Amino acid sequence: MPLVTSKEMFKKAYEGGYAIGAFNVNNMEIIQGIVEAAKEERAPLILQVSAGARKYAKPVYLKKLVEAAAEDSGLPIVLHLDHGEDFEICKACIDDGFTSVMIDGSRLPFEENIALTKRVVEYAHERGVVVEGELGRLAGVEDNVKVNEREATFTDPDQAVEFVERTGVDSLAIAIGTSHGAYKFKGEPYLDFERLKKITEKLPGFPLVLHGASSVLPEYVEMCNKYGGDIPGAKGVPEEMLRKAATMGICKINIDTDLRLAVTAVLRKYLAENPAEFDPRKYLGEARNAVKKVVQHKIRNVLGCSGKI
Ligand SMILES: O=C(CO)COP(=O)(O)O
Ligand SMILES: O=C[C@H](O)COP(=O)(O)O
Ligand SMILES: [Zn+2]
Ligand SMILES: [Zn+2]
Repeated sequence: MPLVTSKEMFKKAYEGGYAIGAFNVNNMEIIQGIVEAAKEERAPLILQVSAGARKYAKPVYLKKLVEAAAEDSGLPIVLHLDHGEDFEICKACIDDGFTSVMIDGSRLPFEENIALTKRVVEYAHERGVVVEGELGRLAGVEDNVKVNEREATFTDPDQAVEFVERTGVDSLAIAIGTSHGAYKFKGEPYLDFERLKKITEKLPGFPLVLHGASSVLPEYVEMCNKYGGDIPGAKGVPEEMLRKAATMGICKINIDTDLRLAVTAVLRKYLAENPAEFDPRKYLGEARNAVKKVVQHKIRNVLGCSGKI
């Protein structure tokens, strides 16, 4: 099956109250693990590539691997650029055959974010590619974060409406308390669902995106630490919060850290328990299985997109 855009996926997800998983990919084993899970679950899928991933693997390798995944699995797969920081990288990916790009102008003043996003939307839409924008800044929320700090970084619902109208974006990443990486909360996890509700009410039917949505699964944190790792105090977004968000207009949930942790944990364990082994297919095969297990769990128990193709 050729690569698809997320347009239909998001429409169905919005109506069905579930979310599509957007998983970051960097190499063959990660791609295969994700795709095997999605195939068994009959789930629509977004594979996303960051600038760092393009640098690590070279753009052409990732592109061909994702194409191979679509061909081999027969699944509807979106190839998406994650956190494109300027027009040039978005253009390069569009010209390369990506079906979706993110232009992340969230660091810029509002008007500049609008101008940059609009420019990418114009270029993308002329070529049948969809665009995700971002408004609001992702940051860790600590227990004692002050309300005015929250106001300064979280997405403002009225601005979100203006942003969507003036840029013509197809989806919007919002900030409601998640953050990237393995240390998301110092105290109790908190997401601003009231804000999400307001945004959804003001933009009915419009697909929203949640970045920084790994749960930092304790099973893998513990495995890492048991076999020589050092990641104390890692904490993610509780899965029930993600399930709730998926029923409130969040159509795309971004997951990278959970896959990184699973890969690292099983590699540490395998190498510790098999000191004589030096065939990369053995330990990378373990890593691939771990990715598959995590993604299957997410699709079935968190995102709700199992059987949705
Ligand atoms: O948002 C992400 C990629 O854009 C990934 O977030 P995590 O670090 O929570 O996996
Ligand atoms: O949001 C960021 C993703 O987790 C990708 O991270 P990266 O830039 O290290 O590839
Ligand atoms: Zn951002
Ligand atoms: Zn992100």
